Amino acid sequence: MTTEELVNQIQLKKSFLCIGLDTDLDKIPPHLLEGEDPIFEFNKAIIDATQHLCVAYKLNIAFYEAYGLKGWQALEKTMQYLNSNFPEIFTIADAKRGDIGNTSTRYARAFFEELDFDSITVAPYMGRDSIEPFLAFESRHTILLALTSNPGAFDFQTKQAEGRELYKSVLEISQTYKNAHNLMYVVGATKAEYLKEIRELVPDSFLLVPGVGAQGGSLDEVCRYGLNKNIGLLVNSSRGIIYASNGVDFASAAAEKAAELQGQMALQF
Ligand SMILES: O=C(O)c1cc(=O)[nH]c(=O)n1[C@@H]1O[C@H](COP(=O)(O)O)[C@@H](O)[C@H]1O
Repeated sequence: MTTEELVNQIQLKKSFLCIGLDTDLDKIPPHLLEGEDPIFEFNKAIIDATQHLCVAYKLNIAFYEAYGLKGWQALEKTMQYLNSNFPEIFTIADAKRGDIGNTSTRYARAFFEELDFDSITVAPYMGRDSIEPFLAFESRHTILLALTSNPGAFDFQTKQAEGRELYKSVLEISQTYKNAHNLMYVVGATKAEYLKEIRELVPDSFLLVPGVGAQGGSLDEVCRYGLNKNIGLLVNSSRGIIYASNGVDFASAAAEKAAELQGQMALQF
């Protein structure tokens, strides 16, 4: 999907909500466990109930890999369901990959070609040659971890290196990479106060902002500093939406939570 198509969807739906499908068999409604493929059935029900309220789904790959072959099959099935029924929705493989060049190319092929995701999260630590193989795929997006939502973000990301914080080097240096127009960045909602400075460095880039809901980030604060002229944000909530109930009403309860966030987002248009 092109950035322009994503921007159009955001305007059309008055939403920049991303729903995280972090599907955990210990948390989904017990009645689903009796079926053939509980992970896919859960995802399908959540997607059907919420797709009109969001512009993106983020599938955290760890939650699928944890179940081995069955998990991977449920991941594939979810992607096929999304791409055949809702091709206008942006998909994110939250895989946090990155390796030397030829290995990154294989990761890129796995997630962009084989699974047909629109984007992937990538760790920037290994530098240019680990990122450019992902950027070579046009109309696909590489979402670099810049300033993450977790407490450990302060171990390295905010430390001074060559006179500036490391996350600022990530933002500035990555903009010099080949095909940098295919870059987006992760900034945690719990770090909303940093967004003003981040916007000065990357005014036009899309930011994926996880951490609203279960991690306590505030949508209002994210909007105050993070919005740009195209909106420029994908705000993710996973547990706060998909586990709103673990009864038979789980999908409608998730839709209610998603509608709350979308309602707040609509005020920004
Ligand atoms: O890359 C991510 O998506 C990510 C980056 C980050 O800084 N913090 C963060 O929480 N995430 C992911 O975003 C999701 C947050 O989930 P909830 O806290 O349940 O809304 C999880 O899939 C995390 O792995």
